[in-house]
Amino acid sequence: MYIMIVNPAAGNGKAMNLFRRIQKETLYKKENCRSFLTQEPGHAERLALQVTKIHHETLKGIIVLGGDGTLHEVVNGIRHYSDTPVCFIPAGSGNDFARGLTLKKRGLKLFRSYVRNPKKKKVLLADYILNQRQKQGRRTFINSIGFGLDGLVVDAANEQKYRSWTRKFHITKLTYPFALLRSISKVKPIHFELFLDGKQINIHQAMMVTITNHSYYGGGMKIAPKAKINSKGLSILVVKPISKKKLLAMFVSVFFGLHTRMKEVEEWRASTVQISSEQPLPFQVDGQSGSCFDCSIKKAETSTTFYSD
Ligand SMILES: Nc1ncnc2c1ncn2[C@@H]1O[C@H](COP(=O)(O)OP(=O)(O)OP(=O)(O)O)[C@@H](O)[C@H]1O
Repeated sequence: MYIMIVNPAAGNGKAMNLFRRIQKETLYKKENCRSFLTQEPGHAERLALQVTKIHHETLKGIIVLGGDGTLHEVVNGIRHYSDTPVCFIPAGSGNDFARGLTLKKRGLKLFRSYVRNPKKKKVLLADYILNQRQKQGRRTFINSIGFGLDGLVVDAANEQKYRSWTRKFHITKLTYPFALLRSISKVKPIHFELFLDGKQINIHQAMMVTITNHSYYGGGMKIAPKAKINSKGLSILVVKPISKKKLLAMFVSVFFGLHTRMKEVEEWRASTVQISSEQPLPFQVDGQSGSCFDCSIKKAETSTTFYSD
């Protein structure tokens, strides 16, 4: 049996349209697929936890039909059943994880390929704990966690008014680059202490610090060109204080992965990262924004199983 978790809001209705087509497939009926539609943020996580608890033994996989936000929730919902395979059908606006996982097919073709010819890939994601002193729990991210400008951009991109505007003009693919343009005027360097694998890094100010599991970010930007999803380490990208003009130029070159040639950009590799600050740090994790004082990040020790095509 497959359980399908569908976010009807993902990709401005793209996920829902695809779900209607998948439901008509003979394979869908033959494989005894059962579906659940999410009703609000956080629902995919609760659903994933419930269905794995109940059907853990007989479940061939959880099919996630939505964007990276929905996948983030599902992966966190099944944390304690990490051998449950996840079959991700990207139908969001960014779809960076599908790029990172190097999925070639999309939509119905991907559904058919998962069910007819299941191939599995084990991936080490990363865990993070925000604000350790407040004892917030450990969570997992699929794409990236970033501090500074990164957090401001996602915050701007998620504003309801702005989302409706990008939908109206059919430019949802440009959500992140436009939000970046809006945020650049407000950005100031953040001040922090940074430890990689326990060793303090001698950089205390930056425009942004981003930690990623794979190369892609913000709807296809190649933020960490050398990062590979099957690697045992994390990529850490630090953009040191830089003029707004240069920052803009940097984000044009990000699409080609050429920004790492700039002297203000440093790329590191490590398995653990600790960042802290005396000021609130704006952050984003897999496209959700917030603010924190410290964060501890660690490459996961147990892998998550994904279907691949
Ligand atoms: N019924 C719903 N109505 C509104 N929002 C929902 C609903 N169900 C889930 N959500 C929320 O929608 C948010 C966005 O979903 P998701 O990230 O999957 O799509 P997206 O934003 O279009 O894609 P991407 O993250 O790839 O850009 C998620 O954080 C999720 O919590």
